[in-house]
Amino acid sequence: MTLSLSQLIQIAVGAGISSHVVFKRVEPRALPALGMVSAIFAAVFGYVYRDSRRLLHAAVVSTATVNAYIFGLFASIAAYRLSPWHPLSRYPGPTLAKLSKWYMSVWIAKGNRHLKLQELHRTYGSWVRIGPNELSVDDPAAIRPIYSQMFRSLSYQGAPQDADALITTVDKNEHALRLVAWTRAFSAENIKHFRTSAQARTAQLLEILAQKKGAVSLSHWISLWAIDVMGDMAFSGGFETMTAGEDKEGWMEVLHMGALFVGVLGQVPWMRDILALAPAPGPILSFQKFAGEKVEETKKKTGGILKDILSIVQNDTEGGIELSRLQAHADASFIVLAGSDTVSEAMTALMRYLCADSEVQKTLRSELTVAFDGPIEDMDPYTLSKLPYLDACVQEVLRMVPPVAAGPPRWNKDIDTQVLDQVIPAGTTVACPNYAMFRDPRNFVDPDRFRPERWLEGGIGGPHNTEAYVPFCYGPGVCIGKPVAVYNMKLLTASLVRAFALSFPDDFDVKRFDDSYREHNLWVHDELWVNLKAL
Ligand code: HEM
Repeated sequence: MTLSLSQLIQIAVGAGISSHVVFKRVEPRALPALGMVSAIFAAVFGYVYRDSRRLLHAAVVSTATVNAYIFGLFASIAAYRLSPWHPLSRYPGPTLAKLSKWYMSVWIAKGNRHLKLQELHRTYGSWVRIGPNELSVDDPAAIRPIYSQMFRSLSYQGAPQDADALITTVDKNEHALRLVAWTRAFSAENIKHFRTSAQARTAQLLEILAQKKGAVSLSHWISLWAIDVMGDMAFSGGFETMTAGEDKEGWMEVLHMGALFVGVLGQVPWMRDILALAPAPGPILSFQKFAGEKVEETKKKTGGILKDILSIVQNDTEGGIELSRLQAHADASFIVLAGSDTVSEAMTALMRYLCADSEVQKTLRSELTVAFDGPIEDMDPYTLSKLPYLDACVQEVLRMVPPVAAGPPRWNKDIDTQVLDQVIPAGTTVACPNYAMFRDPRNFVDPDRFRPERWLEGGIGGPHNTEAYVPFCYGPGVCIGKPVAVYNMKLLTASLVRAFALSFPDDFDVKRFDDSYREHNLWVHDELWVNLKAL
């Protein structure tokens, strides 16, 4: 008996619906899906051709059957995702977000995810379904239970890469083993050693800026400073971008492309398989290769083991694991990512607020003048760490412009997770959106204004919920570079404010600058132009 076209199509739709069982709780991976479709095509083609001996006819019938299969599969997936049987059905959210992760990818690509999340929480409440299997939670009380119990989601592996870096390791046990060496790298003694490179680089930046006439792009120079500082800490002197006056090797550009890639593709992991087949599989891989070359080049120059983060992580295997060469290269690229753009973005934003508010700048300068009377390069770290107004400025800028704005996504793989009065079903990705929580008037009074005083004793009156404030994350995966980041920010801020009066040039449009901010996992914006008057 030969099946008719309509019978074949009915069977294909049925098969599509049945194979949805496989794709029920996971985004389909591209290669297995492609393999299945090709197999169906080949089987139908063979079957039809055997009877008809007509190539074109066999091709048309097989194509129609494959389309019917895909239609059945997608219709079934869509119906399930919107149905009351889906484990996340009780959570509200936009219909398109429930249907596909592409919904969020579009906002990430546009650079407005932080604002979209803010809007979604205002509309739907604290628990919002932002993907088929994904929740955003802006309840401060949920942060600790979520981040202590769940670990990184598969989105960290969104782009093709040679090996996992610490931050893209989604296996909690492997991460814990790798962290042993990283924790040693950030011991109090090593942090003291890292400070010397930040101090030397800050002195270099001040010297360069003192020679500039007219307005300078402070964002540009801060970004170069941050790369050079991280180069010293990570590879014992991998970069000289300040001397060159530019990031000649294009680290920042590759880094930003990489972050955008992971941001968008991490939402739809099956795209990664397709990209991996491309001749140029994307910026993360280039970035890792780039970092690898830098590591080998620096090793040759310096003769190997030095007291830098990478050497310690690579060579200290006591209690941890020995890294492969590719893993070390991945970690190298990650150190630059973790440590340079975050600090430079926070610093640029802080300078923007200091330029805009001469009173804040004056108060900060007075505090520094009382604390230090010696040369700028001699500010001792202990005194620097104890200055309340400087600390308040740093905390406030990390609230206003958190470098990790969306909140790091976490996943509970195959176990349900109790969070407050909710049980998050296994296989769910959850994130607490930093930007939305830090700018929520229920957490911080007058949330859209830069008011460092809110962090001082007595505050400014009104909500000040520090439980909602986690710019460095929480739990396994928390930022271990926090002491370095905070010290570097305080050192540069104090140095710039003691050396210069900062103001906007007359033709600088602050609103335009603010409006230019886009968030693609990292912040992107126009340059910050500033007049520096030597004091
Ligand atoms: C203001 C600056 C910084 C902010 C706001 C920040 C924030 C964060 C956040 C939110 C995470 C968690 C990321 C995730 O799970 O997706 C993280 C991880 C990490 N950060 Fe930072 N960071 C900053 C600077 C630095 C610096 C300067 C370093 C290195 C010197 C550093 C090293 C790390 C490392 C190694 C991790 C991964 C920890 C792990 O996987 O266990 N960070 N950071």
